[in-house]
Amino acid sequence: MAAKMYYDRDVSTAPIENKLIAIIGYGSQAHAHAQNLRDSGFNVVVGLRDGSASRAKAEQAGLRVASIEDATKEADVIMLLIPDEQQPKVYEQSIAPHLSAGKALAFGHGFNVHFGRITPPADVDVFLVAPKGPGHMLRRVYADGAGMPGIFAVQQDATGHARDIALAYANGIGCTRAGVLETTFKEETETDLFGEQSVLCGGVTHLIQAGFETLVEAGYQPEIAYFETLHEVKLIVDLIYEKGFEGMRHSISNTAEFGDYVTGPRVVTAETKAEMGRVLQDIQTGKFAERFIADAEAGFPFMEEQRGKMRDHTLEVVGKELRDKMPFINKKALEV
Ligand SMILES: NC(=O)C1=CN([C@@H]2O[C@H](COP(=O)(O)OP(=O)(O)OC[C@H]3O[C@@H](n4cnc5c(N)ncnc54)[C@H](OP(=O)(O)O)[C@@H]3O)[C@@H](O)[C@H]2O)C=CC1
Ligand SMILES: CC(=O)[C@](C)(O)C(=O)O
Ligand SMILES: [Mg+2]
Ligand SMILES: [Mg+2]
Repeated sequence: MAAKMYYDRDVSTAPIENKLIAIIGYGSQAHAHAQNLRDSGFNVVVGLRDGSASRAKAEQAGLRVASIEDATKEADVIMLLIPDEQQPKVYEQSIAPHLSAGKALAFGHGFNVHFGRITPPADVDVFLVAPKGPGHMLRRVYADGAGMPGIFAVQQDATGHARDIALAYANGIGCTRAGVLETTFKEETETDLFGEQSVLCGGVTHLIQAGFETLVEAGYQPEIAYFETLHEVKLIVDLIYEKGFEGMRHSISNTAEFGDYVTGPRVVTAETKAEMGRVLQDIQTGKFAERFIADAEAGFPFMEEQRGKMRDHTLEVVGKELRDKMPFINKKALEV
């Protein structure tokens, strides 16, 4: 293996023992970081805006809550886990004035530092620890005794300890149980945006939707289309996750495997891959980031239009009815 991987046994947690870690926000990533670090034995304070709807939830989980300003003042490590588009303003107003020399400012994604929207002072450490998965799953796998892979990067090492702090942090949230490797803010930002757009979120949802619509428009029952093109995706992907392509193909019929080789390249074509290359270029040049920030600044008109389109889509309506009849599907994971 080319990359140097870090596991629990390779990492000392001493750099964050007896320190205070402020988790700013209590959303998808933040609640998982806060709870995992606390359960790993570290000191955590959650920093929330005035009147935050999340205060009660964090307190119910046994976490101490302070204002973002006070949490920043008190803490040694400040992990900023609010939405990327909100971060620059909150950083300027509530964090930067209270960042003193020797503290560490941390991120879960490199977006704002990489695209120059946040420039921390030279006398603080700046690092990222990016778990490779959704926050609700970060908490779930940790609570199950497992872990989620993660990547870390140091942008600025003012104290000489930034790398050790980042690794200890990755241990605290459970990432070194699964494997952690070193990256840069640029590599993390570009690969993360590419992955979520092309494969994980954009790719998967649009593939499912196209398959579902093809069956329903051809007159097949939506419930069958849902099971076939959405529900079963998890079962097949679980096999890929556990055993790779070959392991998954061992479990499916020869008929399915033959169809996989014949039809896969008809659906995901050379042109699809060429388009992925152009998607990557838009990310690398900052064109995607610009588009995202422009929509955010206008109140997300494009994003809201897309959300509206899917809300009443048969796939979502039928899916909800079917999932409601399957109480074993884990609903707790989404309760923050
Ligand atoms: N979602 C994920 O799984 C992943 C996210 N990341 C990164 O983690 C970071 C956080 O993302 P994510 O967890 O999705 O964020 P969320 O959308 O879940 O964040 C919601 C939290 O941010 C707070 N918040 C929102 N706006 C403001 C504001 N203007 N001022 C103060 N607090 C605010 C909310 O406060 P309140 O409770 O008061 O409403 C809430 O606690 C991002 O950098 C993202 O790229 C990285 C890996 C995966
Ligand atoms: C969950 C995760 O890893 C993502 C897709 O990168 C994100 O939510 O930004
Ligand atoms: Mg992401
Ligand atoms: Mg990601």
